[in-house]
Amino acid sequence: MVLLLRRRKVHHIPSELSRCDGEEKTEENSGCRSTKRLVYFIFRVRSSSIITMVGFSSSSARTTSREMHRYPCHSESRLDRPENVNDRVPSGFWSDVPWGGVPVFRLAELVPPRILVEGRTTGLLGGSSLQPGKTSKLAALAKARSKAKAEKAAGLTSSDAPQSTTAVSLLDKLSKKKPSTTPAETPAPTPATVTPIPPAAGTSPEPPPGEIMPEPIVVQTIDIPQIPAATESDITPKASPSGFAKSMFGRRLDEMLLDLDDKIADAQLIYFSVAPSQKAAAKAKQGFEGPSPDDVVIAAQSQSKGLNKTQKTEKSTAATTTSIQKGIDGLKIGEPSEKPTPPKIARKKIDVVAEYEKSKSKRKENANLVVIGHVDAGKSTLMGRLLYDSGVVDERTIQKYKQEAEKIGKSSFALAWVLDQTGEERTRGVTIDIAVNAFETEKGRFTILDAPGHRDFIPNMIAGAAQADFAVLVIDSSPGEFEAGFNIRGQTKEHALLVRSMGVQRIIVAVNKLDLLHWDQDRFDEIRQQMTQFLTTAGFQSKNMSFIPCSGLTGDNIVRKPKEGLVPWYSGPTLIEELETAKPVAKAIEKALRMTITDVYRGGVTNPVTISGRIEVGNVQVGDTIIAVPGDERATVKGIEVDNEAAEWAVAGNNVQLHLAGIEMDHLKIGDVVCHTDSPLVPLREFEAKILAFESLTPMMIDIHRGRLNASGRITKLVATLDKGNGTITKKKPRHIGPGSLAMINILVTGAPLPLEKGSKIVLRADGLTVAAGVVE
Ligand SMILES: Nc1nc2c(ncn2[C@@H]2O[C@H](COP(=O)(O)OP(=O)(O)OP(=O)(O)O)[C@@H](O)[C@H]2O)c(=O)[nH]1
Repeated sequence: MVLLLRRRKVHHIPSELSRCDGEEKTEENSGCRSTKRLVYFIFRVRSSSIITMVGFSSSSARTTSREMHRYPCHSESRLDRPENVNDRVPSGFWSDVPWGGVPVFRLAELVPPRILVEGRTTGLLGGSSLQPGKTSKLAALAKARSKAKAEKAAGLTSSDAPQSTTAVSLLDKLSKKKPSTTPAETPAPTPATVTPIPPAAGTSPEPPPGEIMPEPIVVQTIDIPQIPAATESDITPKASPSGFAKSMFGRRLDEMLLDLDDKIADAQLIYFSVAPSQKAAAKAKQGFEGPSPDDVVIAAQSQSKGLNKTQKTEKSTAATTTSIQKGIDGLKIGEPSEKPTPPKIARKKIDVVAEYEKSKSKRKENANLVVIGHVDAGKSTLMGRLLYDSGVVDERTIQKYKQEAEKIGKSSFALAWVLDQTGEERTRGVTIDIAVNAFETEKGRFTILDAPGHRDFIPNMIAGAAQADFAVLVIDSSPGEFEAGFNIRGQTKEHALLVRSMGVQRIIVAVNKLDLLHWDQDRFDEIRQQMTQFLTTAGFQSKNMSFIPCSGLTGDNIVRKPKEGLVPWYSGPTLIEELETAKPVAKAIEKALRMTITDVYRGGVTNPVTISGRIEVGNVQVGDTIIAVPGDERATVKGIEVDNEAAEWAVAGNNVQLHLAGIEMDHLKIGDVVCHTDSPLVPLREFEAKILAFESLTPMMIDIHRGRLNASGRITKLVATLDKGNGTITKKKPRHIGPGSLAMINILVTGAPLPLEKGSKIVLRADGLTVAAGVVE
C-alpha cells in the first residue's frame, strides 16, 4: 500500500495548524495537533517531490485531509515575513518538537494537497488539469472500467463478494501477526473494486479566487478481502522507534502513530493492485502442493534419451579415465613395496681384520697429507716440485707445462700445473678444488690433497682436511705476505685451526719462497716464533710441529738438500724426510663401515658405476651390500681397487675405488656416506657437538659442513664452556662463547637431516667466516 503525496507547490501551514493550539487540549485536538505537525514535517522535505508514506490508518489520513482543506495555506502568508513569526505562532507551540527552532525564513512554503472528489478532476497520480469537472481520458477510462467491474461484482452473491474493509484494518493486518489461518485457507483476492470517496463534509473543493491550487492528491480505496479485526495486542508497535525518530518526535512518536491509525482512517489511498489471473488464483488455492514447472521440466529431462545419453557418456568417460589411469599407473616407475635386492656376488667371507694384521708388515703405510696455507703461498708449486723431484712427474711433462704456461704469460706456474689440472685453475692461476696426487718413498705412500687457499673455496679445503692424516702448512715468507696470511682475514690461521679441529695432530710448516730473501735466517726465525705461538694456542703439541726453510720454485729443501753454503744455518731434514717421519693415526678397522664419497664416475665398460673415497672407519670386501646415506638405494660391491690395484678387501685409511652393481649413478652423490646395510648411519637433525670457537658464538644461524656436504642450521643452545686441558666444564649455559674457547653446543639442522653420528667432524661457518669446528658428541 502506498500513499503518494505529490507536491506541486509548497505553501506554509503553521499559522493554520496553530488554531488547534488555541483550543483546549483534548484527546481529539491533541491528535489534531500531532497530525498537523507530522504533515508539516512531511511538507518540509523540500528536496523530495514525492513523499511516500506507508502504514497510515485511513481514518487519520482522512482527518488530516479535512484539516488541510479547512485551513488552506497561502503562498503570500505573512509567516513568510520573519517579523510576524511571533504573532502567528503561539508561544510553546514548538516547545516539545526538537527541530522546532528552525528559522522561519528557511521554512518551506507549504500548501496542503487538495482532495478531489467524485465529479471533479480524478487524474491518476494527480493529473495536471485544474478545471473542475473536466476528466482526463485516462481517468475516464479507469472510471468506466471501475464502474463495469462494480456492476459485475454486484451480481455476485453476498457470500462470494469481497468484503470492503477500511484501510486501517488492512494496515493493521500488515502490522500484526497473522491469525491462525494458513495461507491455503486465506481466500484468494478478487479484482479490486475502486470506490471513489465522497468529499468530506464542510470541505470546500473550490480554491479561493485568485489562488493557485496545488496538484490534488487522489486517494481512493479498493475493496479487499475480509481480514479479521485487529485485537488490542495486534496494534501494539512491534519495535520501539528508532533513535532518529525519537530525536525528531520525542516520546510522542508512539502516541502520534497510534493516533494516526485512528484519525487517518479516511485517508484517500491509491492502491495499485494487479488482478491475479485465473491460473494464478488456482495455483494460489493449490498452495504450491504440486511440483513446480521447473521440477516438471527437470523430471521430464531426466527421463529423456538425452540425459540417459549423458549418463552413458559419463559412464563411458569414467571407464576411459579409469583405463587411462591404469595405463599411467602401469607406466609409472612404481614405488615397490620393498627395495629391489641388488645382485648377489660371490663373497669369500674374508676375516678382513685378520688379513690386515697379516699384510701390515708387507704393505707400505699410506698417509694422506693436506697442503694448506694462504692464497699464493706456493702450495701447488711446492707439491709440483715434490712430485717432479721424486720422479712421479717426468721432465717432458714439466717442459710441456712450461711452454704452455709461457704462452699465457704464466710461466712461473708451470710446476703448479702438475696439480692444477683444470683450464680455469690454470688460466686464473688459483686452485679451486682439492687436487689429489700420490707419491711413494722407501718408507711410505703419501696421498697429496692440495687445498685451495682462496677464502671463497674454504668448503673444498674442509673436504680435503677431513681426509688428512697430517698437514703441510705453506707460508710465503716474502715481506708483507706472511703478515697478510697471518692476520684476521688471512687463511694461514684459519686453515691451521680447521685442520686441528678436524683431528689433524701433526703439522709441518714449510717456510716458502726464502729464495726471494736470500735465505734470511732472521725472517725464518721470526716466522717460526710467531707460528709456534699460534699453533700452540690452536692445540698443536710442540713435538708435532716442525719448520722447514724451503723454496718450491728452486726445489731447495723439498726433496733435495740446498747447495752447500746456501743455507748454512739449517742442517735439518728436507720436507720429504720430514714427511716420512710422520705416522698416520691408527684407524678403527673393526668398526662399522663409513666412507665418504669423493667422486662418482663410470669406471669402464665392465664397471658402469664406480665411487671413490677414503675409508674412514671399518672395512669392506667384495660381495658386501652397501647403502649410501642419506639415500636409501642399495648396491653390491663387485670390485675394489686400493691405490689403483685390485683388491679383495680394504680397511680404514685406504683410498679406494668401489665398483658397484645394482645401482644407478643418479642414486649416488659426492658427500654421501657409504655404510653396510646392516649398520647404516641414521641422519641427524639435532645434535650436541664439542667445538673450538674461532669467533664469538651466540645462538645464531650457521652453515654446517661435513666433508663435502653442507647444510643450513642454527646454534640452539650454548651448553657449556670446557677447559682445554682436561675437557671439564668451566661454565654452564654461557651467554656467549668467546673466540678460542672450547665449548659444548646444541645444533639444529634446518634443512634435510645430515649424515652425522658420534665422532663426525664438522665445521661451522657464518657470513663467509669459519666460526667454529668440532666433533659430533
Ligand atoms: N720466488 C718464488 N716464487 C714462488 C715459490 N713458490 C711459488 N712461487 C710463485 O708463487 C705464485 C703462486 O704459486 P702457487 O703454487 O700457485 O700458489 P698456491 O698457494 O698454490 O696458490 P693457491 O692454491 O691458488 O692458493 C706462482 O707465481 C709461483 O711461481 C717460491 O718458492 N719462490
